[in-house]
Amino acid sequence: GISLSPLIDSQDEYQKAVAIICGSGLGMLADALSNQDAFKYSEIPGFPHSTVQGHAGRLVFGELRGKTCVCMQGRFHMYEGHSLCKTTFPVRVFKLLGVDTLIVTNAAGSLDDSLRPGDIMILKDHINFPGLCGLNPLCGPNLDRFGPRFPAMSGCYDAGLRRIAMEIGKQLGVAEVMTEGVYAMVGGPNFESIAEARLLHRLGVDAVGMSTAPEVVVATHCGLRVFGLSLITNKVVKSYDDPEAVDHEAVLAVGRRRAQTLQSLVMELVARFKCVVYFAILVPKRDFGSGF
Ligand SMILES: O=P(O)(O)O[C@@H]1C[C@H](O)[C@@H](CO)O1
Ligand SMILES: Nc1nc2[nH]cnc2c(=O)[nH]1
Repeated sequence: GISLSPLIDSQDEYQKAVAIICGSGLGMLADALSNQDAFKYSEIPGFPHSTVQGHAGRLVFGELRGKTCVCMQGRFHMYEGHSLCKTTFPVRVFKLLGVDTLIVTNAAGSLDDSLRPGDIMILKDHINFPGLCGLNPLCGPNLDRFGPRFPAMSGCYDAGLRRIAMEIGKQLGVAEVMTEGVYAMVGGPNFESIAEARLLHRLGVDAVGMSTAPEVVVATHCGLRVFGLSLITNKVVKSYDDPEAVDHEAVLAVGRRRAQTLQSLVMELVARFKCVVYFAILVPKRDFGSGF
């Protein structure tokens, strides 16, 4: 098999690749990749395991519109019991593989009444609630090889990619279900109480979920360009008179309903990336060398 170490030692000689992290029920984004080669997380030394329904637990390599792409079919969440270092470990692996752009996706509940299930929210910014309280994957000794001790987070969601995504939305005829907004990460795994929902709403949160922000923090720290989107899967209940209650199956069902649109959006976005192509990334064949 091919060892990954040549990629790590001389990544500048290789094509810059794109990484995609699929949110709950959004693993079908990997289906868009051609020339696929997939690895179960359980086969990859050092990788955590996926335990959540709707997260297949596979790392899929392939091509998307001629660009080299690696896709996480399933992410890791803090509430699964993983440390934040573990949940964000793949982001640093991507950096070492020569990835320069990270696309993060998630399923989220809306706090703003104008955002309905099935809508797509482009992340303009986030509130990292665990991070504000010191639960941050960058805590501990700084690894200078990846980035600075005190990274800026203003502008962590690339403005150019956000603009292009909205343009693509218009071309695909889905602009009316697309908007920009602020995502908040809470720890989970329970969904919000009504008082919590009201608090988040008053704080200016548009959509809430249980992931993404730590990945974006680590990606920004190591200089990756980031694009994020939330698929709005449910309304967060904000009234004591509302009998509705969200459940994970309903979250996954909205993902299935929007699969085609999300695939088209991500494919068109990647098609517009400016990548200098030297060589295709070497897809490792079940031998991860000693670097991992
Ligand atoms: O991985 P994401 O953030 O898309 O998953 C969301 C948050 C919970 O893991 C799950 C709740 O249904 O969906
Ligand atoms: N915290 C949270 N995460 C979600 N993921 C999908 N929907 C929701 C929600 O309503 N709240």
